[in-house]
Amino acid sequence: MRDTLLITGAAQRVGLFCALALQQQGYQVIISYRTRHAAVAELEAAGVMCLQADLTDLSSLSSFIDEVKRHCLKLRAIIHNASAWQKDLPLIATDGLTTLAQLQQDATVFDAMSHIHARAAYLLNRALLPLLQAYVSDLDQSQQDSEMPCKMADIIHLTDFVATVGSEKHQAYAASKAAVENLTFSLARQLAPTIKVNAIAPALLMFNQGDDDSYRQKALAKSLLGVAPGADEVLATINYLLQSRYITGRVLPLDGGRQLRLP
Ligand SMILES: NC(=O)C1=CN([C@@H]2O[C@H](COP(=O)(O)OP(=O)(O)OC[C@H]3O[C@@H](n4cnc5c(N)ncnc54)[C@H](OP(=O)(O)O)[C@@H]3O)[C@@H](O)[C@H]2O)C=CC1
Ligand SMILES: Nc1nc2c(c(=O)[nH]1)N=C([C@H](O)[C@@H](O)CO)CN2
Repeated sequence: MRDTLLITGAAQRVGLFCALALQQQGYQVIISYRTRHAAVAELEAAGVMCLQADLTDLSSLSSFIDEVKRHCLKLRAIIHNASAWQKDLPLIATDGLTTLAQLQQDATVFDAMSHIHARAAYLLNRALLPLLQAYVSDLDQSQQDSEMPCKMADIIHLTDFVATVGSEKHQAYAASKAAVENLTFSLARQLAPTIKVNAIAPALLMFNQGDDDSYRQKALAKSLLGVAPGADEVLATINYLLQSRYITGRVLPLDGGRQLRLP
């Protein structure tokens, strides 16, 4: 029987790469997708269970959780990958009163970032915790009889290098990722010793379509290693965390030495 992993937001880019690779490795992968990109058909053909959800809409999230529970009694891991990289709105220089409309517009950005990163993870972890606990308590006979180490489950949050240093143009995004890192610490304390809770904090991994050469050069120059490593780096780190029996409550940086790059 395959162990089941859940990866959110895996219909493109990092999540898609990891979902296909982990399915190929022998896991049964369940993913969430918001937009049915063409890659969803590829995932389904590979045997991945693909469930549609807007993780910031509570009704959609609730239906998604129920659908996961209908298809799966035990979860080996939850990987919170879904994300939106949204810029803050331009500051409006005015000596006049701040209008309600301005506040509402800024609040829309902040709510979007906190809902997809921090609230979705908080709610999914709480709702699906029984499935992680079912996995770790389901010892097969050999484990009951022998000194075999007990089963462990994992929660892995994708955060960001900027969660610790901030971002001038993505302040709401960075703050929401920092909240997820703090959630990592709380859950690691609550769920030890059988469920490990960690975060992966990349800096530049892969560019977006439309990133021009000037942007790409500037972004690459921010780290010591000067590369955009791609999704392989995240897959390797997920596998490292899944096989570990002694890492929890940690944020693993994947940043090419960016923290040492002097301005
Ligand atoms: N790419 C990079 O260089 C870096 C990435 N990271 C982090 O790594 C992870 C993967 O990055 P990347 O692959 O670029 O991510 P993407 O920007 O490609 O987003 C991943 C997925 O999240 C989904 N998503 C967004 N909002 C919602 C929502 N409301 N409900 C459900 N799903 C939603 C998107 O769905 P849809 O397709 O419908 O929009 C998208 O497919 C992210 O957490 C990111 O913050 C951190 C640092 C650098
Ligand atoms: N959800 C996303 N988060 C982030 C992305 C992205 O494309 N989607 N990209 C970055 C950048 O690569 C940044 O690290 C360097 O410009 C950050 N987060």
